[in-house]
Amino acid sequence: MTNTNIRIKVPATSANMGPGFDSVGVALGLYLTLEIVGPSASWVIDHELGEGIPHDERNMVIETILRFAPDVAPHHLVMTSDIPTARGLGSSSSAIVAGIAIAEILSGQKWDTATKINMANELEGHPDNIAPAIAGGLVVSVAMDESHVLWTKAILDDVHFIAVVPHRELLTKAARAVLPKELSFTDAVRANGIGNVFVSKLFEGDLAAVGTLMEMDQLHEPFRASLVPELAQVREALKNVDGVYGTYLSGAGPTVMTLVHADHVDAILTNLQALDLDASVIPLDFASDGVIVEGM
Ligand SMILES: Nc1ncnc2c1ncn2[C@@H]1O[C@H](COP(=O)(O)OP(=O)(O)OP(=O)(O)O)[C@@H](O)[C@H]1O
Ligand SMILES: N[C@@H](CCO)C(=O)O
Repeated sequence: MTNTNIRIKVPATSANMGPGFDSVGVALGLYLTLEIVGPSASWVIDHELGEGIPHDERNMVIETILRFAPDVAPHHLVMTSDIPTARGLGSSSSAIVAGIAIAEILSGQKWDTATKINMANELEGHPDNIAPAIAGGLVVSVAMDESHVLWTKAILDDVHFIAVVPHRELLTKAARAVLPKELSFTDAVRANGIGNVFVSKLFEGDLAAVGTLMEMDQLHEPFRASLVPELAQVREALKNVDGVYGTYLSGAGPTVMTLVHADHVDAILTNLQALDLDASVIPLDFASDGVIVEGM
């Protein structure tokens, strides 16, 4: 069997960051890796990610390849991932972004970052995971229409993230089903103000203010709180702990994410482990780079 030695690495992403619902996301140092082994009689993807994830053309990675490069010949792929699925760490976006990267390689086309974000948004529907998975860093974005995303990237210095990842899945579809269809005008104005100042403070680097506003979301956390009791438990445990900026529901949950100062990671980890939740506690680096292709 041939092996092209081409590897695609896509970072995990944490979306929303509190009040940035469907708009703010950050790339983190945890990766989905795809290896292109070589041509094959039919599309096949080896992985040990669980029975629910197909090994053939029904796999999201291959579906994405065929959506954007329908004429490429079938290939054999190998997939490994440190990103847990359906936990609010952007696993589905990582699969889509890997598929676009492979489509680009196998079809010989060249797409710039903005084009790839537009393409991925067509499949994902909201850009807050796919934009940082492609561009890296922290990305603020909005879909102008299905295939046109406006976005801005920023780098955060001296920060770390700590994820409390419950040992259960929560599909985005289920977590979106509990959101209201409408919001009062007064509530929308308030949410808009909080979101605007949150983003401006992110870009200013005022992380104390970012942390405060991070815990004032009005758009999704109040409605999802009952699905993820760990959010309130982590907030309570980390109240007044040195080096903690703020805690939010990562993506659609159930992961609860805390933004911390890089110098205080160990002490905060100890606090979270003492909670003894049915969850993994994982420190994560801010990833300045998005999807990477190695071996070309
Ligand atoms: N590596 C993968 N290959 C193929 N399909 C995947 C892969 N990773 C995730 N998926 C699909 O995506 C689904 C999870 O997507 P979902 O949007 O519910 O959660 P998430 O992307 O992990 O979290 P969030 O969007 O809240 O950050 C899985 O159930 C599976 O169908
Ligand atoms: N912004 C999305 C992220 C998950 O795909 C949500 O919270 O539903």
